Amino acid sequence: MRYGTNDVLKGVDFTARRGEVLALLGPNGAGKTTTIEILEGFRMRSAGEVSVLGSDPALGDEAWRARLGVVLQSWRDHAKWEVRELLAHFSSYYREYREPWDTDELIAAVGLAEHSHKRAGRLSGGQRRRLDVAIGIVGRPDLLFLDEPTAGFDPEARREFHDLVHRLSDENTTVLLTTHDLDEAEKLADRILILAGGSIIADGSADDLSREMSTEAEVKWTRGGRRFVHTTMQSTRFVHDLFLEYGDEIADLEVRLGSLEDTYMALVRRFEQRGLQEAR
Ligand SMILES: Nc1ncnc2c1ncn2[C@@H]1O[C@H](COP(=O)(O)OP(=O)(O)OP(=O)(O)O)[C@@H](O)[C@H]1O
Repeated sequence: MRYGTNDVLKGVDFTARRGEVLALLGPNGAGKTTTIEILEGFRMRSAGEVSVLGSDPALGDEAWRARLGVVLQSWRDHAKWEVRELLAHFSSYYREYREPWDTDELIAAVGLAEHSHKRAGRLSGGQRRRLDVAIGIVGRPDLLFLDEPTAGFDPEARREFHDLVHRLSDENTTVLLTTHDLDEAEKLADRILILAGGSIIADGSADDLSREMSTEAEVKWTRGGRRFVHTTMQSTRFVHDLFLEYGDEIADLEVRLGSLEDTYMALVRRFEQRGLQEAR
């Protein structure tokens, strides 16, 4: 994808499977929003091939669009509408194409039951975000795009939102989300895509990527009432040797692979170092 003379996307190649939750991660300016806007049909690409739900997004018609759900970074419009009225109105758009959510069920699912008669402009930031999510899923989309979905959510709202995404994915909705919250990506995503310098530099589950980057694992255990912690690149061998030596004396064993944040930082740093070497 080129803006003027600037190639911002040049190696973006991936396929999402039905019902999969994908997290698109990457530094500021990496091209995440541009990628998502091309997939949504909001931005025309300058080159390359794209197919979303069997159609080229540049040619998608109303019936195709009704199968997508979109939650943009921040919406502030419709301030004068009441929550329930607004969602009932949006749901009426979809009826021609598919069976939308029941409005009250949707309001309950996003945790807005107590605010259903409030005007959108009177909601707090987090409540407004819940409404954005409700608007995005009202038509029971086959494919849902979520751009920084939980920005402004309190921990409880975040947890409820995560449950909702799992529920949607169980019902076979495919979800593509962007987030800078790596803990959220690790909890939600079946697959992580990392975009840097306009290309996908990593594609796999959080565990796959962690193994690929061989980040250190942390092994914790107790023996004779004492707590031990050891970091190692070879956790399986370490645990094997530990049991050979101490057997049943080992209790409370925990092995924690490197977090997605560790892996992400290692991958992005490796990518930046290669860029520097090539520039020399
Ligand atoms: N309309 C535009 N015209 C020209 N350049 C643009 C335009 N929109 C984005 N860009 C450039 O394209 C690159 C990718 O931007 P994009 O918004 O897709 O990144 P992003 O990964 O979503 O970033 P962030 O994490 O900061 O939201 C950036 O270098 C940006 O400056």
